[in-house]
Amino acid sequence: MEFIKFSDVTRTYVSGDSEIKALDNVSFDIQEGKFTVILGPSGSGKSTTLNLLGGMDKVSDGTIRVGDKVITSFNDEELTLYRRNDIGFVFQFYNLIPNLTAYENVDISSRLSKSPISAEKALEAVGLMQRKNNFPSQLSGGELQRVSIARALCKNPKLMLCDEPTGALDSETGRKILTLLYSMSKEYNNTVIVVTHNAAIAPAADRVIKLKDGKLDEIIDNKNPISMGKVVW
Ligand SMILES: Nc1ncnc2c1ncn2[C@@H]1O[C@H](COP(=O)(O)OP(=O)(O)OP(=O)(O)O)[C@@H](O)[C@H]1O
Repeated sequence: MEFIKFSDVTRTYVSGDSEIKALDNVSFDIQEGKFTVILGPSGSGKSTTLNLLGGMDKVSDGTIRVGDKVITSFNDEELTLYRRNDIGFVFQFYNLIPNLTAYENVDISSRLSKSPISAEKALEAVGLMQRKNNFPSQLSGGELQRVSIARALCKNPKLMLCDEPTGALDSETGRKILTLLYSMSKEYNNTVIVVTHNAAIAPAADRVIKLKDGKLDEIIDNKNPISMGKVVW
């Protein structure tokens, strides 16, 4: 069975007299443990899709099921618990707390969640145990993103949502981060969703969901995705 079912989802924003359909009747599904890319140009509805999946925004119409949870029927309190326990978030600009060490940034997240893995284990998984006592200002962009992936991973989430995770990185570091996220989806059976406008990543994903002007444009399944290390951009 599919892990995510996004059914006939519309999200309309009202600003002044005008209405913007950020998503217009979009449906797709995603299997468990798959690495999926949501691809599209600026304004196509990618972040809106991710925000809805992460319980940070609510649909105007349609339903979203994640695992056995129909999150579109959740109240605010249920959504808070869902965000806290079920989802690992990775953002373009890391959002680490500057006066906490790498270890403390991860540990604080693991303390908030219901069935965490230890901060040590998560930092080990991203290859950063030797930098655990460094503060964010002492780490490179790639290392900061590794810490933020460890912070997401320590929650032991079934779903990892990544918004332009390589957007602030050079291509070599970006490839390493994508390789890490891809291998995590296989090792931990996490479903990983990466939002990007970078089409070069698409051949390395298991599934690509293309959006255009708020509508579903195309779904591509790669039977044999290329290795993330081979992505060129
Ligand atoms: N809170 C909001 N209020 C009003 N309009 C919004 C809001 N959020 C998004 N939109 C509009 O909805 C459309 C889709 O936005 P969205 O951020 O999902 O696109 P995107 O594909 O992620 O773009 P980008 O790659 O530039 O981040 C855009 O026209 C945007 O201006």
